Order: sequence, then C-alpha cells, then structure tokens
Amino acid sequence: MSGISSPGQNSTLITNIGELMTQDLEHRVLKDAAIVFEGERIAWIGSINDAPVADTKIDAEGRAVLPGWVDSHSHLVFAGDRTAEFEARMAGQSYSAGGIAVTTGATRSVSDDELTRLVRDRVTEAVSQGTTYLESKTGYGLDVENEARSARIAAALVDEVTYLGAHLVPAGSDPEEYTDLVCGEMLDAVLPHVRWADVFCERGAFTEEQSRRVLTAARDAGLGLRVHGNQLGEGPGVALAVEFAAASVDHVNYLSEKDIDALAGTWAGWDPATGSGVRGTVATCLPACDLSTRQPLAPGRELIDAGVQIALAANCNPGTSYTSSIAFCVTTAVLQMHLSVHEAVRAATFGGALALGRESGNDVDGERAVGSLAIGHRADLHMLKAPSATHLAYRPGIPLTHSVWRAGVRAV
Ligand SMILES: N=CN[C@@H](CCC(=O)O)C(=O)O
Ligand SMILES: [Zn+2]
Repeated sequence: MSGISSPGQNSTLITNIGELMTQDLEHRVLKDAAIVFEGERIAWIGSINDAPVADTKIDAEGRAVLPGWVDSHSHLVFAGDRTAEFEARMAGQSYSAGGIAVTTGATRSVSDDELTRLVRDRVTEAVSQGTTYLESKTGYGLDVENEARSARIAAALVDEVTYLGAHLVPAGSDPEEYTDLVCGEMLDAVLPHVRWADVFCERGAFTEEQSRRVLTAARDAGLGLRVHGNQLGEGPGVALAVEFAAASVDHVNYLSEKDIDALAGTWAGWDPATGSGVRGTVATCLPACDLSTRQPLAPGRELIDAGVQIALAANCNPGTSYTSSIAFCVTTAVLQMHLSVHEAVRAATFGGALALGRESGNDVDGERAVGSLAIGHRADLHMLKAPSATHLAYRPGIPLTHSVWRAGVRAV
C-alpha cells in the first residue's frame, strides 16, 4: 500500500470508521471506511482495506464521522442575557422585535476586551459541539461606532461576518433617517470587516420599502445578501430575498404556496448532481428559535419536497435562541420537522455551506469547500460517540461529540 504524504504536510489517517457520512454531491455514506487528510486538505476517502499509510493513524473504533457543522446563522456579538423575557414568553407572552434594544444597551456598555472574550467563549462552545465553520451577524450595536466595533470583533473570531445594522430602529430614531444611516455611513464603517448584509424585514423591524433600500445599498457596495423574513407572519421577506437573489432567507416560518414556489424557482438553474450552475436562495430553518419563541416550526419538509435547498442553523442569540447546539437542531428537524437523518445532517453541513457560498472549491480554487467530505475539501471533521448519525435523533439530548478537526487541526 502506498503512502500519501506531500513534503512539509503531515498526513493523518482515521480508520475503522463505522459510518462515514460524506454529504458530498453523490450523498455517499460509507460503512467500514477510512479518511486521510494532509494539512488542511482531505486527501483520500475509501474502504478500510484500501487505506494508504499516513504519518499518524487514529482508530475511530467504529464511530461515525461527519463533516463538521456549518452554522450559517448566528448573532454572537452581544453582552447580557434576557432570562426575564424568556420566562415571560414561556408564561404566554409573545415574542416581539423590541427585546433587541435590551441587548443593544448591554452590548454598548461593555469594553472591547469584554465583548471579544464573550464572542470567543461562544465560538469555543460551538466548536466543542462539532461546529467547524461559523457565521455571525452584527446587529446589537445599532450606531456607527458600535456596529463597526461588532463587525471588527466578529471578523477576528468567526469565518463569515454579516452586517445587520437593519436589525431594529433604535428608540428615539426616525425610521427613515435610521435607514439612511444603515445604507450610508454605517455601511461604510463596517465594510472592511464584512462579506454579507442582512435585514430584519418584519413588523416591528423594517418595512418592505426600507428593506429594499438596505438590500440595494448593500448590493451596490458589493456585499452578498440575506434576509430575516417571514418569522412572525406571512410577509414580503421571501419575495424580497428572491427579487434580490439573496444567498438565503432565514426563519421562513410562515410561507405561502407562492413563497415556496418562488424559492423553488431560484434553484432551477443549479444542478444538485454536479453543484454547477447558479445557486438559488437557501431557506434557512432555525428550529431552536422556533421552539423558544413558540412559533410553528419552519416547513422544512415541504421546502425540500418542492426542490428548495435548505440549511439548518442555531441562530444563537440572547433573545430567541440562546443555544449554539446544531445537534439539537438536527434532532428537532428529524423528530418534529420530518426530515430524514441524512437530510437534517445535510442541511446543517452542505446546506449551511451553500447559504455561505462555500460548498464548492478544491485544490485548484482559492478556497476549499466546507460542509462535505471529498478530496480537496477542507478537513473539517466531526466524530461522534456513536456508530451512526442516526444516534443524533435516536438519543436526543445526549452530547455525542467525540472529537473535532477544523481545517485538519484537532480542536476537540
Ligand atoms: N429575528 C431577528 N433577530 C434575531 C433575534 C434578535 C433578538 O431578539 O435579540 C433572530 O434571528 O431571531
Ligand atoms: Zn437571526
């Protein structure tokens, strides 16, 4: 058997894998498998019996290995918590966007060092549960200085940063003037740190027209787009996301047939077998948020059946979803949203990568793909304390992360 080492790159063989769920374009699930990575790059995948020699050998002892979770929607840059609001909600009060102001006050009051420590701890918490690629939004600064600070701190600690100055109109501000600020000076201030922009298009937050202005300005500034839409009722969020060819529309709790058809239409030019063509708008479902706000779970099953690519994300934030557990989201998606285990894991890996435009890329591209295991992709691996991914749903609530590699580096 041949070795598989390039000069200067240590190779690692993980062998005796009970189930290797690749989430690649062929949807391969290999039994009795092995995988080799060199540095940050996956170099080989196959059967135990054909495994090449490597510098380091790890025995998985029959455990399952999946791609690391790709969490494409979180709000990690905040201080304080909202326990009282949560308790009131559990006692019957409904969620409203107004709670964002409480977190904005707490966030503005802490030092840069403290805010950095808080974000770093949240990233560590996510990685310890199998997340290997992570997005965070701004959105609790809501003035030029604090949005720029949030973007700068996030950029140092997470993989993708989304500008969400359009999260809430701060108390005392005129909505139109605040929208001008979001589209002008605030956008300019965050631009060096962010790749995406988002708008909370919902009653109590931003109107359709204000959202359209934000999306236009962000697009003109060269940012990729996403929309928080259709969370608290049917509304214009999905249609706007489709109109602007946004990379994702997130929440999607209340969808009309027209919304689902429109989202499905965006995927007509993308070939799932080859990953080629034009990506559509990913529908990002946030089940932990739906449960914590007592909203109907997003119709993930219907979306998949209609041909929409979906993502599952934790939406970690202090108001609606104070968790970074993607495993919890996968469990809920299987038990309550009627996804198969494979579909749920796919939505939380490949689907998240699609929402972030990071699902493709190999040796010849600038960036390696994340969210699936294939040669040339980034070695982001999640080994479970279980023989198959099915245990994520079969053993709800049990912490099943055994070990994690991020870009080939052991993180857990
Ligand atoms: N929906 C908008 N933003 C957050 C919640 C923000 C908050 O309440 O603090 C979300 O995604 O659920
Ligand atoms: Zn959110």
